[in-house]
Amino acid sequence: MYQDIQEILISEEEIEAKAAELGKAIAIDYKDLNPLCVCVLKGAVPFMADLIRKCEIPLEVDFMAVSSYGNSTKSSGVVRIIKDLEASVENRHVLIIEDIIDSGLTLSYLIDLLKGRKAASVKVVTMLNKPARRTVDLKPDYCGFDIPDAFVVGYGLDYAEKYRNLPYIGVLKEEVYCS
Ligand SMILES: O=P(O)(O)OC[C@H]1O[C@H](OP(=O)(O)OP(=O)(O)O)[C@H](O)[C@@H]1O
Ligand code: HPA
Ligand SMILES: [Mg+2]
Repeated sequence: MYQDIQEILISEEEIEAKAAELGKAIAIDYKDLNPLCVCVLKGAVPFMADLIRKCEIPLEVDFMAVSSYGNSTKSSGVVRIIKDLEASVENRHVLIIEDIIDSGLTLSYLIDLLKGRKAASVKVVTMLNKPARRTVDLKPDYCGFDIPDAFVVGYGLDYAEKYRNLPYIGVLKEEVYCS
């Protein structure tokens, strides 16, 4: 697993500090709003777990599973819902938790869906943002790191379901997916 990583982009320590910083900022903005935090499975699981423990206000958590990458490093362009929310979002302040915004297709689909279900507000927190690959106009409300145009893995991010358990975020060697 480790030998497939070309370079570590963001260390475990940097991730930990950033999750704490974002959690504290969200706690200030969402004080008294009892936000519904929507974790986008599977990639956002480690980030959600770190973030909510640094966000010391009443909040609720729910999960949605969507997929558009499959076993590829490029989006299929089609966002599939694999698991829907259990909670109703009507009149709730929804905070979508993502690991990465790349093309932006997943999030623009989710934001439209949740607004259509009459959420009071819909905002986004992402650990990573890859603006160079954007195909839709979308900016996160809270963002950990802007990253260059490279396929990254670790801290929840996968290639063909592997590498999600790396504690850091690293660039995957091209030879791993170009062979
Ligand atoms: O901005 P986009 O180009 O839409 O890419 C971002 C999305 O892609 C990844 O999910 P993926 O579909 O790979 O599912 P996974 O979280 O289960 O890996 C990632 O976790 C984001 O949800
Ligand atoms: O760079 C990435 N790595 C892993 N999964 C992803 N999904 C969108 N972009 C990426
Ligand atoms: Mg994936």
